[in-house]
Amino acid sequence: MTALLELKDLTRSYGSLAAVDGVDLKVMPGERHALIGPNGAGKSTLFATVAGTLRATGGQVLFSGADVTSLPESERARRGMLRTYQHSSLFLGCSVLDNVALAVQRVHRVAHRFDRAAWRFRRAEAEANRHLDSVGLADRAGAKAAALSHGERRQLEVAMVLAAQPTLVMFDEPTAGMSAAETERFVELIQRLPGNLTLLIVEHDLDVVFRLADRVTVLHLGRVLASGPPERVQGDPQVQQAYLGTARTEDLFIEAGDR
Ligand SMILES: Nc1ncnc2c1ncn2[C@@H]1O[C@H](COP(=O)(O)OP(=O)(O)OP(=O)(O)O)[C@@H](O)[C@H]1O
Repeated sequence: MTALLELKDLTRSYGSLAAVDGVDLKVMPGERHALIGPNGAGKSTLFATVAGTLRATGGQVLFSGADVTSLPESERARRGMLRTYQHSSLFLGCSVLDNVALAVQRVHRVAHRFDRAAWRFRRAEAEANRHLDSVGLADRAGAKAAALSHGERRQLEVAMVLAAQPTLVMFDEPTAGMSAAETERFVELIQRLPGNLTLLIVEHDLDVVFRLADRVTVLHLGRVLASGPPERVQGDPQVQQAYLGTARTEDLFIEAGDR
């Protein structure tokens, strides 16, 4: 099977520092792939380079077999590579429904350019309601986005990403700043997403990682230290060594291991 996302010798340097240093990685269709590593390992830089927010300084990003390395983020998104942001990108003054309907219309403007506006709007609303339902926000459709809690805003962002009809969704620390209850709701939401959707998740909460991911890649000093099923990665002595002395050692080897 062809990988949906393949990174070949991907590098992103800042001057003499290679924040991402020759990364090879394959993400297969439908995979839930988590990217972890100690602080400064290069996770955010790798994520942004894959999404097209940052340009690679070497190597390649292949999506569905096509080289997208030199394409801007907007063109990668048009091809089905969608990312979320740590900072909210909502229209806070608009209703929850309108936020999603606008995201739906962005796709339809291209696909159905010649439809009548009123018909297009009704169709966008119907689709938006379906996406809100799938992220558990159907009963908040009429509320202003500004009135949503932090966790609900992240749910709304997922609905907006789904509206763009992605094949790959890249989550940037999705549960950062969430309460335990919000995190739980969010994990359940991700687990309910269609199985054919491929996910790449950068996440600090290792409990979330080990619940969601079927493959985990550990970065250290810009390089891939280990990559494989969660239980194998957890037991890797090199990974243990890399985390040693960081605040997250316990998370990785006690909490996650106890489940
Ligand atoms: N704009 C920049 N200019 C120079 N160096 C940078 C820049 N952004 C990141 N770096 C450096 O690149 C390395 C990787 O940083 P990055 O933020 O990608 O790591 P990370 O794994 O996401 O860390 P964290 O878990 O703390 O968010 C670090 O040494 C960092 O200091």
